[in-house]
Amino acid sequence: MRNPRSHFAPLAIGAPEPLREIPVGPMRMIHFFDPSSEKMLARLPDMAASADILLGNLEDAIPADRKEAARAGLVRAGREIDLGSTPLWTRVNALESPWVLDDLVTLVTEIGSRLDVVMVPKVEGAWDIHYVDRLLAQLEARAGLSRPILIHAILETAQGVANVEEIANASPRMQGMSLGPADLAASRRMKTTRVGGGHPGYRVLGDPAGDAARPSYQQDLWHYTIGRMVDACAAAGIFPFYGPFGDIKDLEGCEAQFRGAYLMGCVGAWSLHPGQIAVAKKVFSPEPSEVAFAKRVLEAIPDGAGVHMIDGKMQDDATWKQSKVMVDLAELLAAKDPELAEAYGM
Ligand SMILES: CC(=O)SCCNC(=O)CCNC(=O)[C@H](O)C(C)(C)COP(=O)(O)OP(=O)(O)OC[C@H]1O[C@@H](n2cnc3c(N)ncnc32)[C@H](O)[C@@H]1OP(=O)(O)O
Ligand SMILES: CC(=O)C(=O)O
Ligand SMILES: [Mg+2]
Repeated sequence: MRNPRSHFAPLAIGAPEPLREIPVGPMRMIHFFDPSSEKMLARLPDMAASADILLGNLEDAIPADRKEAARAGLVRAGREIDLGSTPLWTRVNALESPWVLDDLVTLVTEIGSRLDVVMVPKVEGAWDIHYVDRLLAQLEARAGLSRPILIHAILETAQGVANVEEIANASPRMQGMSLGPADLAASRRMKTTRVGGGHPGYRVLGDPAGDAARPSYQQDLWHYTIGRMVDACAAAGIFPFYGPFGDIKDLEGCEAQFRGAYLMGCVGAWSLHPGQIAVAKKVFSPEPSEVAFAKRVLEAIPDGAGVHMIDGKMQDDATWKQSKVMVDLAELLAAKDPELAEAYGM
C-alpha cells in the first residue's frame, strides 16, 4: 500500500493526475467485438448506438495468428470509426503473454486519448495492477495524454479471488472488476465446461417426505465469488460486473444469471453477441414499478430521517438509501434513453 499522501500522485513525470472519482455512465453491458474481423468493425457504429460500452478484445478468442491484426483493427476503430460518445475499452493479452507489451505501447501511443479503460485478464494480486499502473503512466506521459486511462481487472484465478480486496484498492486507476467464470473454473479445478451460468448437478435436495418426490433446486455456482467481488468493489468505490454467458442461444438462462448478479450489486455484464445486449439492457435497468416505489420512499422521507409506513412496509434511513440507489440509477439511464425516461416518469 502506498503512503496515503502519495496515493494520488502520478506515477511518471508528465502523466495525468489520477482521478478522485471513477466516471459514472450507463454500464449495463460491455459489448465484446473482435477487432480483427472486418465484419465486426463494419457493425461498430450500430453497436455503438445500442451498447453502453464497446470493448475491442485482444485476448482469448483471438487466435495467435490474428493478434496483430486485432491490435491494428482496434487502432483503426479508435481513429477512424465514429462511435459517438460510447466509451471504448480494450481487453489486452495476459501479462505473461508475448503480446501484452506491444498491446499497451501501441494502444496508448496510437489511440490513448480515445481509450477509456484497459481490461487486464487473469489478475492475481496487487502486483499485477502496479505493473500496468506504472507502465500506463509512462506511456501516457510520452503520449502527452491529459486524462488517465483506467484499469478493469478480470477475477478469474483462485489467487485473484483470494486477493480480491487488495486488487480493488491497488490503484486510483481501478475502474472495476468482472467475474471470469471460465478461467476461474479451470483455475479452481471445478468440473464444468461452460462459460458462466449454472450446472444441473450443483443443487440441494430436500429431505425425504414419504412417497412424495424430493424437492431439488439448482444453486448458483458463482454466488460466493460475486458476493466477494461486490463487497471488494463497493468498499473501494469501484464497479463490479458479471462477465460472459457463453450459451449464446439460451437468452432465458442468460437473463436469470444476469439478474442474480444485478440484484447482488453488479452494475452490468458482458455481451458476447448482439442478442445479449437487449438482455443486459432489460436486466440492468431497474423495473419501472420499483423505481416508482423508490420515488415514493424518497418523497415520504425527504430528509432521510424517521420511520414511515408505505403500503404496509416500514421505511427508514436504510430503505431511503436503498431507494436512492434505485432512483439515481434510473435518472442516470433516463438521461440517455427517452423510452426509459418515459417509463420512469422522469
Ligand atoms: C471466456 C471469455 O473470454 S469470453 C470473451 C471472449 N469471447 C468473445 O469475445 C466472443 C465474441 N463473440 C463472437 O465472437 C461471436 O458472437 C460468436 C463466435 C460467439 C458467435 O458468432 P456467430 O456464430 O457469427 O453468431 P451469429 O451467426 O448468430 O451472428 C449473427 C451476426 O452477428 C454478428 N456478431 C456476432 N457476434 C458479434 C459481436 N460480438 N459484435 C458484433 N457483431 C457480432 C455476426 O458477425 C453475424 O453478422 P452477419 O449477420 O452480418 O453475418
Ligand atoms: C471472462 C473470462 O475471461 C473467463 O471467463 O475466463
Ligand atoms: Mg478468461
